[in-house]
Amino acid sequence: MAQLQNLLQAIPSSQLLGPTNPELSALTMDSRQAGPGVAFFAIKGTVRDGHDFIPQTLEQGVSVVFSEKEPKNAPEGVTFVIVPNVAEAMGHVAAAFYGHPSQKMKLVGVTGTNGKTTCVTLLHKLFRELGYNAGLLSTVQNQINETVIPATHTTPDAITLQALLAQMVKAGCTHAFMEVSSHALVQHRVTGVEFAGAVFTNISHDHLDYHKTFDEYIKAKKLFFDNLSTKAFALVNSDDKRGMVMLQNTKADKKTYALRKEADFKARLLDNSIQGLQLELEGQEVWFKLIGTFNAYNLLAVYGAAVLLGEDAQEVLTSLSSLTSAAGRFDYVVSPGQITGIVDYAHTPDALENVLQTIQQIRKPEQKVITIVGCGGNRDATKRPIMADIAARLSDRVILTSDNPRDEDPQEILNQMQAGVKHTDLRKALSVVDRKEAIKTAVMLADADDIILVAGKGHETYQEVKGQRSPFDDKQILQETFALLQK
Ligand SMILES: CC(=O)N[C@H]1[C@@H](OP(=O)(O)OP(=O)(O)OC[C@H]2O[C@@H](n3ccc(=O)[nH]c3=O)[C@H](O)[C@@H]2O)O[C@H](CO)[C@@H](O)[C@@H]1O[C@H](C)C(=O)N[C@@H](C)C(=O)N[C@H](CCC(=O)O)C(=O)O
Ligand SMILES: Nc1ncnc2c1ncn2[C@@H]1O[C@H](COP(=O)(O)OP(=O)(O)OP(=O)(O)O)[C@@H](O)[C@H]1O
Ligand SMILES: N[C@H](CCC[C@H](N)C(=O)O)C(=O)O
Ligand SMILES: [Mg+2]
Repeated sequence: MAQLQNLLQAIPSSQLLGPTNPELSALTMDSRQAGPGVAFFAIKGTVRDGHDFIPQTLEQGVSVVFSEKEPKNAPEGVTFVIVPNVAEAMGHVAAAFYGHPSQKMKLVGVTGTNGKTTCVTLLHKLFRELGYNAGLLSTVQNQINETVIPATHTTPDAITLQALLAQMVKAGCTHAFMEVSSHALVQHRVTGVEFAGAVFTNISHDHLDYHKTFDEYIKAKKLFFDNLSTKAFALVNSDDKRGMVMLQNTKADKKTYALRKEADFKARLLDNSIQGLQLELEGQEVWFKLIGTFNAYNLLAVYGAAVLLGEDAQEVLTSLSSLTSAAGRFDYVVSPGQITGIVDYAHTPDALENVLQTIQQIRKPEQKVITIVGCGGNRDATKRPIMADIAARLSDRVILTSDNPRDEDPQEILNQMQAGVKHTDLRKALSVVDRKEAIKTAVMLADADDIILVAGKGHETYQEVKGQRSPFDDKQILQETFALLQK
């Protein structure tokens, strides 16, 4: 329960109509949840506008409406709070409603095109190993210590987020680690959240369907650093072209990590094989179980963040060296005939290129690489031809297939991908719309010792077609198909 006036203190400007201080028991941005004792936030979406649902909330007896427009005829007994930006106001109000949980623990946010899930998952595992109660908010799942709470978004909306953080505080968490997506930054999902630290991994082509231009996408990421407090740290990958841009206007303590450039946290790559990575870090040679150069960056980011949070460097290195990656990130299965199947969430050109480069580095010359890849529907279409080209260029065979087609025609997505395959690579490429058949085809084409990469869906356990999600698990299908080889 909270009184409206106590919640409004954090909002810079607002105009109030109706009762001045009603008692509130809940907040919502969904008209269907609105009723007595509830405040409804009318959010402008990309498809629908929450303002259109205000009449419905009034009929349901809502107590408070946050709106960007003055109502034409507001019923008596309902408070209207008029603000310039409802999403922004919702961030502040949600933080106050849940008692500012982020101020009661050390919360680190990770942003960047790739590596967010890997970094926050490693940070969470690390701090659990170090003996702390810790929370996690990630694409794969949310966690309070070892209790799993399913995730619907990479970064939840402000109300869900603050409620989860409050639950973490209640469970005694001293630390929490969360992914901060660019959508979340633009939509004010993290407004009102106080971060102890922020990490920038990298930026490359993705989500241009939403942000329209690369500049807008960079600006969205930079917002995160611009809003940090002087008490926080801002840790960026200075090998990335945009790393230093993120630090331009921040008040936080500026820190860098890098493999190539000089940096506050610097490592040298000594070995990169199917067994893992060997890095020289702090003058020591350390082995890690994660595979691929990109994971050297993730490990370095995690190491830097842990040290900046005040942990002992030696203890951090010892614990980190025993950790394994997040589900669906370079996950693998080996068939009876020694075919290696790798399941990876690479769903951007950059991630796909990284994973395939890594496979190229660690494979033996006689091993063929067969890649299965698709691109999601209702998402950035410009990445489709680029990803098909990368897959064909860096594999011996490629099977283009469906990812989550969502509302689009799967064949049309495949045609757009196919158009990116270079003339010289055409003989390597097949299109098979049905993802299960595509995986089977790859297994049929593989000889002993070959490597099959199934890219794009990683940990996902469903396939979404026209609003319907059916069970689908790349790793499980790979295992089942491998099992057929024995019969
Ligand atoms: C493109 C995008 O960001 N969409 C998000 C956006 O949806 P939208 O703008 O279309 O919202 P809408 O459905 O039109 O509704 C507008 C408002 O009306 C309300 N409404 C709607 C219907 C109704 O009957 N009553 C009602 O009150 C809705 O609750 C909402 O507040 O606002 C919604 C509420 O916050 C989000 O759930 C929705 O995420 C959709 C599901 C989504 O898929 N988002 C993805 C792209 C996303 O956010 N991804 C990032 C990670 C990306 C990455 O880095 O890989 C993430 O953080 O998860
Ligand atoms: N530091 C990195 N640089 C480039 N590629 C990476 C990096 N870390 C992971 N990847 C690749 O990107 C894929 C996605 O990694 P991860 O899930 O950690 O990223 P994410 O930023 O959380 O992605 P999403 O935006 O989908 O939540 C991995 O499967 C791997 O192929
Ligand atoms: N968080 C990303 C994940 C994409 C994963 C891919 N499998 C797809 O469905 O396009 C998104 O929603 O855009
Ligand atoms: Mg993620």
